[in-house]
Amino acid sequence: ASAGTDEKPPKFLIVGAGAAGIAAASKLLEKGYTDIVILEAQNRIGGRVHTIPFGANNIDLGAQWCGGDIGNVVYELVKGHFQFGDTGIRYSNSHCYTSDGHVVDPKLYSKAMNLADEILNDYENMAKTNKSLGEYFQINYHKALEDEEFKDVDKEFAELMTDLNAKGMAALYASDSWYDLSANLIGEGPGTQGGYQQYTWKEHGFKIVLDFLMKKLPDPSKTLPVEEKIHLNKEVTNIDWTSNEVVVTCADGSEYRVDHVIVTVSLGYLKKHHQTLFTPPLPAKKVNAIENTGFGTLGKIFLEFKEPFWPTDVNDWAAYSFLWKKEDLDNVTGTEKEWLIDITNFLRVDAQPNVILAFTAGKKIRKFEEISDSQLIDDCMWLLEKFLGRTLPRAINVQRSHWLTNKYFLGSYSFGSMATQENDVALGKDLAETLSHDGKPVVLLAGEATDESNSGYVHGAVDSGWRAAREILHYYPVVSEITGA
Ligand SMILES: Cc1cc2nc3c(=O)[nH]c(=O)nc-3n(C[C@H](O)[C@H](O)[C@H](O)COP(=O)(O)OP(=O)(O)OC[C@H]3O[C@@H](n4cnc5c(N)ncnc54)[C@H](O)[C@@H]3O)c2cc1C
Repeated sequence: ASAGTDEKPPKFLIVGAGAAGIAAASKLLEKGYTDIVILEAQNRIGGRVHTIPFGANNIDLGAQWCGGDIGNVVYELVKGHFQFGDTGIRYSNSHCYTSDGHVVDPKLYSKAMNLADEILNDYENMAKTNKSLGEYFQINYHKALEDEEFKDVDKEFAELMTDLNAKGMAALYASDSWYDLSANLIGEGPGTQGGYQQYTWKEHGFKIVLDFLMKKLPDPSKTLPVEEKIHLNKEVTNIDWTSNEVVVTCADGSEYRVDHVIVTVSLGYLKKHHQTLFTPPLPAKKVNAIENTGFGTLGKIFLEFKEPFWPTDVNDWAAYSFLWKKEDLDNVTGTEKEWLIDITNFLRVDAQPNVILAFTAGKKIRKFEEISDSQLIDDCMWLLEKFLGRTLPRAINVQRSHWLTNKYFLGSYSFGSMATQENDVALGKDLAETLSHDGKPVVLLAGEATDESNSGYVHGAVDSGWRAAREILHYYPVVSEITGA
């Protein structure tokens, strides 16, 4: 593999077989490097890409949407080889209810949401503020509502809409609260250039992207031997980069001696374990980035019904939105059902005629991950019936995510928090900086949180894996020249 040199081919080790790990391995294999080991702690590949059979086809407990068609390497990878689906969610086909079982005037709902969108998509303005997203939104929302055009939006409704947007944004950015989100970093960040956000992987689920990365698709004869390099159920417990040769130790006592290590574990895992995972400890700048980059949890619940109780034409229905009235909020607070407060929507799922999906985020997510399946169905049915104001058939099946309580993730994805801003972390960049010995890159962090422009997304993770692989390839100029790496 070390074309043009007499030296032994370099040995690579990749920690984690999620999108970033698989992308890094694919790039190295593509360039002719074969001495690669990928260690994965769990009994499956994919990481936060986790597609499972459910309902009519598959569902995604982790990443689900392609995440935009602009500046998206995943979109570029499959473009022309894959016909995307589309969830088709618009305000015009969303039905909004209040907790006393009344439907909100659709025109009023659309108007209020369009105004909210205008404020939340004004990235230029956001990039200029030092406030949290919550504060930024409230200032601008209240200011805009004073306009004659919005005189039909009464004060109580405006408050309910603010609460809906607060929860929606917390879920979108996987933070406990929108007061943790830095409007500035969002304004300068990835969401500003993503393009159309609703492309789906239809019945295949997101795991089909792993097949494209490994080149099983579109032409199976070109498959890269990534999977044969993966060792499952191998938890890495220490990466010793004291010398030129990196020593990687696993929980089962096995040891690997390699030239280059690419670490793709989640930021949640790094926050908890970085002190013991690395010997010597990571430099202060990286520790600052690990500690002060945001990492929260988005939870997903899929409910399957015998048949839909919602309108089946996408033009008529794609989502329910729920507004909690103050008295209902007070009644549920402090009870077993309190976790339901953080559910903002139920959505249509592409290629799943009998399934709806809800998101939840926030501090009560642990409870959501821990209750039994039957309790989960009971609670969701109670919520749906309360808001829709009618009796509904009980769901026959449920699946939910466990990203916070799964010890190999400890959350869902990263975001630019107020702490990130206040502690001068260069989002993604500080984490990505290579650890070298005499110019030799020995340890590289990859994974979504290390991507400068698309952190939080699968395409950010893929980009980060390719970036780490490229960085090492540049260290071997002879091969680079021959293969054009
Ligand atoms: C609920 C949810 C919804 C999302 N929705 C979208 C979406 O719609 N679109 C989108 O683009 N992105 C979405 N994302 C984000 C996307 O899933 C992630 O950004 C991306 O998959 C992260 O990939 P990664 O390779 O960086 O990390 P991971 O997928 O976490 O891979 C890291 C791997 O390392 C393993 N590991 C951890 N510790 C160890 C250890 N000690 N030793 C060995 N292995 C270890 C883990 O098991 C894991 O397999 C979503 C994520 C979640 C959780």
